[in-house]
Amino acid sequence: MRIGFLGPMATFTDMAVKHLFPLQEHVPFMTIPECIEAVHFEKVDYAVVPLENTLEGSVHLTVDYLFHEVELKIIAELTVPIQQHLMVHPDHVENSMEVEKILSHSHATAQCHQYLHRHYRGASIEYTTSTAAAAKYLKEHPEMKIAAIANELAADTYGLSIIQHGIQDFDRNHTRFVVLSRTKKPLELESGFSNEKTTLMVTLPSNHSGALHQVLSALAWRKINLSKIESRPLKTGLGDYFFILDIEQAMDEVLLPNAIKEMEALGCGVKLLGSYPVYSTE
Ligand SMILES: O=C(O)C(=O)C[C@]1(C(=O)O)C=C[C@@H](O)C=C1
Repeated sequence: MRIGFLGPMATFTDMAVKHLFPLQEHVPFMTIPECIEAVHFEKVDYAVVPLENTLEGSVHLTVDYLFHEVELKIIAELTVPIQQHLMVHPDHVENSMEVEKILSHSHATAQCHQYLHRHYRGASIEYTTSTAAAAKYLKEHPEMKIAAIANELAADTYGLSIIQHGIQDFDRNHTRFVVLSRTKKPLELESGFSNEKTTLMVTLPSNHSGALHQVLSALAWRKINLSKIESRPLKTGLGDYFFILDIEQAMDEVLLPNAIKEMEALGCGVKLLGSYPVYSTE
């Protein structure tokens, strides 16, 4: 079995893949859309991509691609604790305060905003496709006065020196990764899961006042719990949105199907993104 992931080697996504699929073949892709399309076009069986971070919220590229571009299912979630470190090429450890540029993924950079503001105000920030891509760039450019924000595995893999550990603004930092598949069969690991979730993407009928309230009511009176609701642009015009609903239970025989039928009867479009187990590395 082939598993695509946001590469190169030693991204946080790589760590997630190693945890979920220790024995399978791992295939790195440089961007999230490339990972997602690899499953869609059957180049890989599954893909693992980041979906949400405690400090930065949703990974919009993942959410939007799943809504607008492909018909894939989430078959598992893995929550991973995230520790960001500042690292330089070993030749630059002595003069690390002279760093002119800091490279990393936009989500990782945002997670360390306060640290960068306090200690590296003069340095410019450059975004890379992943944290490990930044680390790899440092290894390939020893002559440049640059630093990267990435994890410990990336420092080891690319021979870099960590000059400051744990620079994220808040300690309780986690990212949710999801496994995407063309079929809806949940991924069952021997380790067992902590709980289950169902994710829906809902569009509201136009000119229907109180439609969102009624969607929430369809869940509320059935005592179905939400762990998240978020809107994203439909990209059809200002004020047009779809909603992502994370529900704290697996698809059942009666309650959830009936809640979905009720939403559809209101004129809503409902896309079931998946009903899946939630795993954790902790
Ligand atoms: O760049 C990486 O290492 C990734 O796996 C991507 C990603 C993300 O998109 O949020 C994953 C976890 C961290 O929150 C930072 C970056």
